[in-house]
Amino acid sequence: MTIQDIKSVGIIGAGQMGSGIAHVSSIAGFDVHMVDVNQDQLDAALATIKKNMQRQASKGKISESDIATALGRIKSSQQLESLSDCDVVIEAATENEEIKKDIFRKVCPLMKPEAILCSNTSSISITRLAAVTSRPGQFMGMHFMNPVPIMQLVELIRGIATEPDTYQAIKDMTHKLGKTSASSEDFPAFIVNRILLPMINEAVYTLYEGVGTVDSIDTAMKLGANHPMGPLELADFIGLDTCLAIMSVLYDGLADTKYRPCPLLVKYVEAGWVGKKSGRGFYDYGGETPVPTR
Ligand SMILES: CC(=O)CC(=O)SCCNC(=O)CCNC(=O)[C@H](O)C(C)(C)COP(=O)(O)OP(=O)(O)OC[C@H]1O[C@@H](n2cnc3c(N)ncnc32)[C@H](O)[C@@H]1OP(=O)(O)O
Ligand SMILES: NC(=O)C1=CN([C@@H]2O[C@H](COP(=O)(O)OP(=O)(O)OC[C@H]3O[C@@H](n4cnc5c(N)ncnc54)[C@H](OP(=O)(O)O)[C@@H]3O)[C@@H](O)[C@H]2O)C=CC1
Repeated sequence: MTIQDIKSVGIIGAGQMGSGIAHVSSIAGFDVHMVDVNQDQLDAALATIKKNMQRQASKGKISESDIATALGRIKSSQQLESLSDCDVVIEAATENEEIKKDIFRKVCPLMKPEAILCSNTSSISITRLAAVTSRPGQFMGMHFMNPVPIMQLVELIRGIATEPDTYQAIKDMTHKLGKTSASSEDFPAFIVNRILLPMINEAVYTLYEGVGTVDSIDTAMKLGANHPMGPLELADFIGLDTCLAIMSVLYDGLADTKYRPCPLLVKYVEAGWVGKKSGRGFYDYGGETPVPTR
């Protein structure tokens, strides 16, 4: 498979990342087949994609006719069978190893033999995920950043068995999407999250130990370190469930106490307060503007 052969892209999981990947893939001219277990999530994803495309149109980055053409390329379904003609399938379901492995076991027999399978996992071993597929040579990590339409980077991760042609095709596809790639070896949480998530976890410890409030921690890092979002705002944006899953992969995979997930992060996830997508995390998103909860 080369970039010339890639016409149709399948996406599994229509959450914030799946919808963003569908957005940029359709704008770049690929046919998109989006699958989720939840029909409401598929409907919400299409609405989000439309809203974000209109946002780009209002800035003059794309035209109204580009939107109509791109939206016309996106099909959605609850059936993995709809991915049978895709040249590349990108899995962007919940950050849970068993959910991902179950998806791969089910989708592999349905895919064309030559098709490439990628995971957008934030942290989980690509080699371990590849081992449950029927195509470890045609499997790799394609890690987009959130929000996908505006973040420039895609981390590319080869598993131990990933073939050079697979890596080259996905690198070329990344560039066709208008993104820049950076290559990471297959270690827990790769590059971006190996560095970013311990900082976010430390911000939660800073809150937990009473060093600062939500507002003072975020203001300190925005104005003191020039971060576009404070670490707690960013944690809510990523999803506290995803943050905890990544910290747990780092903690288990590197066996170092410096990666211990903060108990307050665990408590928020256990409460179902997983951030912006659930309406509450370190901020409450019920009103006009987010309100700090501590
Ligand atoms: C967890 C993982 O595995 C890996 C990860 O992804 S880690 C998370 C990585 N992401 C980050 O760190 C994001 C940090 N935050 C930021 O960079 C900024 O806050 C932000 C770009 C998200 C928003 O910036 P902002 O200045 O507060 O908002 P705003 O002015 O509304 O938006 C900036 C631009 O992005 C666009 N934009 C924002 N969100 C968008 C979206 N979802 N879709 C499309 N465009 C979007 C806006 O239209 C605007 O465009 P222009 O520059 O053309 O005006
Ligand atoms: N959030 C972020 O900033 C980033 C996340 N990622 C990674 O992207 C992936 C998705 O994250 P994100 O979009 O934030 O998560 P979301 O929670 O927003 O979306 C995940 C979606 O996957 C669906 N899903 C769960 N199980 C299945 C299944 N078996 N088949 C199909 N769909 C399924 C969920 O449905 P339901 O809600 O019904 O369970 C949900 O709609 C994760 O691996 C994450 O680590 C990568 C980069 C950045």
